[in-house]
Amino acid sequence: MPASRTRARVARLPEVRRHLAAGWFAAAALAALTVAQLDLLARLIVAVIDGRAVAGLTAALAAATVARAALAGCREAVAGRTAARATAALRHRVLAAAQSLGPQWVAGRPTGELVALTDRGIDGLTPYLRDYLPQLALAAALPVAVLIRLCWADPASALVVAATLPLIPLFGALAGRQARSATRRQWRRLSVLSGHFLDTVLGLPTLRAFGRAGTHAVRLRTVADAHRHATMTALRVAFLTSLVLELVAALSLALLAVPIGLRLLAGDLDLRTALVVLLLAPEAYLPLRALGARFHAGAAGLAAAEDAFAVLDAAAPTVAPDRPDAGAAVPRPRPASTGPAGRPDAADVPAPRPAPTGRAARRRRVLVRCEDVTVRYPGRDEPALCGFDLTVEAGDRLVLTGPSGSGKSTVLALVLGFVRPARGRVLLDGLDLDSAGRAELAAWRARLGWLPQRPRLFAGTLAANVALGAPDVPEARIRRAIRAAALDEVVTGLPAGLHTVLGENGHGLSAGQRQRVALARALCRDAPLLLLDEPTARLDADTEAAVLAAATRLPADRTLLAVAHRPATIAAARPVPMPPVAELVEPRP
Ligand SMILES: Nc1ncnc2c1ncn2[C@@H]1O[C@H](COP(=O)(O)OP(=O)(O)OP(=O)(O)O)[C@@H](O)[C@H]1O
Repeated sequence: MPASRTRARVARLPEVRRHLAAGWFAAAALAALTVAQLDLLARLIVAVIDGRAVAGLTAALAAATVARAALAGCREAVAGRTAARATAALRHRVLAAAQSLGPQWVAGRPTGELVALTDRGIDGLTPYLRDYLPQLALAAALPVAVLIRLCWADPASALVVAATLPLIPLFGALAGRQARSATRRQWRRLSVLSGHFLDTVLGLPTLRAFGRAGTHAVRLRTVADAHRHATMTALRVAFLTSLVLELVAALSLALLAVPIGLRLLAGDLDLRTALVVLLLAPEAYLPLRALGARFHAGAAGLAAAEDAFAVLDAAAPTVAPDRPDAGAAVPRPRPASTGPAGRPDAADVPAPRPAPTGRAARRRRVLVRCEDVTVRYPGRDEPALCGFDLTVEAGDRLVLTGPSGSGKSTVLALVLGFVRPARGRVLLDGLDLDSAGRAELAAWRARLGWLPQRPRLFAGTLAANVALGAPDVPEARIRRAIRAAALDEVVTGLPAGLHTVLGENGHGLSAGQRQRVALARALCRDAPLLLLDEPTARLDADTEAAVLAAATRLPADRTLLAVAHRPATIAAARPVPMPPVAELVEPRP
């Protein structure tokens, strides 16, 4: 994305746009006050030298100084608040976009990159919004105000300023190109370093067990060195740019001051005009020089903003399905006859259809239908699923079986709306996944309970982990889910029972216990459709039997779609064999 487009998109952020006009107005007022203040100062000096009364001029100068300082202070405070709001909102939007793109997309990105982006990356936008943008307005307004005043006081000096002033943005733009690529490189290196660091910390037990911690530390040092090198290059470019801009400004001022002195000595210029020119001219160069310095402070934030917008763009197709999906799987073009063209608003989200009654109830409701579905993951030649058909009716107890890699988890990802079919059709209680908008998918997911293959627990109490962010879930329901997940004995043995605080990712529990906490979480949702990916994979035979017994006691209106390899689990439901991996080759047209 070109830098100008990134800047335009940052300026269009609602939190920034709202204050942009006020910022320009404040800059214009500040420019007028600066000119008035220095003009008054020149007049005051001349009046003191001439021995005239200065009370009125002193009061006016004091008033202009106070007004300028107050306005500058307010402008800074507003810019700071705008920057804080805009970065918080952008971070929120990026996280929401990542959430809507789903775990497949997040898992497909380098570890730590999203963390670096939403943490330090977006924070880097603060100097751009708080310092650079207000300075840009001042750099446009103040030189114009100074030039107007100089034209009136001494046209010859105004001409020198007008001729030398453009040199600063010109040199700034030339150096800016270098600076941009240097800061972009620095940001890339930081992302890679964050990813490597997180990966190393998470994998430390494995690395130590294999005696490879030292090798990994060397790799980490190499990546850190690359980041240090990129940072030093960016700083060098910033320093040189400032030096060049300072030199240009100093030479321009010398070009202006020397003739002023000579004309003053020759008696061609009065003292007041000379003072006005000498006091005002530096003010024309100053904001442009400061702009150059602040450009560097904000450039890193702009590089991160580019990545943030890329995430938002990738999420856009899940909202507007008529655009190609940059996320998990490639959607097929929607035929003209299917689905609404537009994205439904939250208000348009269809309420869950009422359960059919009487004869209709006997024809069981189809919750999920996959028709000739093919799924492809980006960067993979072979499809993960090919020509797959499945019908799940309300009350069904199905278990997907098949060899590793045959696409069982992909079927669950389809039902969750995390991936979209490249070919074929997926109907989720009548909702065509291909044309489903974000709000419709959220409404559908609210009816699902999901146990992923590698569940994630959070730091907090066991009860909070089971209820997962819903503080109003009654404790009785949590206890019921814990019993159904065969976890009640474990809970009794914990120091504070249900309210025992767990560490990050369930630290303090065994792998099988974590699995059961996640199963209890899925069961606690009271969702009509349960998706369980290998619910008994890490359990001993007795615990597996207890979990399966609980599954068979599920109310008849709850539907179960599970994935399993273990014979006992497969035997507890109706098996749906997946096509063998060797058959996952699309027929040639
Ligand atoms: N995010 C992804 N990106 C690329 N390829 C993927 C991704 N997820 C799965 N695959 C590939 O898709 C195919 C099906 O994977 P899937 O996880 O659905 O299989 P599975 O039957 O659930 O396997 P297992 O029983 O081992 O869990 C595999 O070849 C896998 O390598």
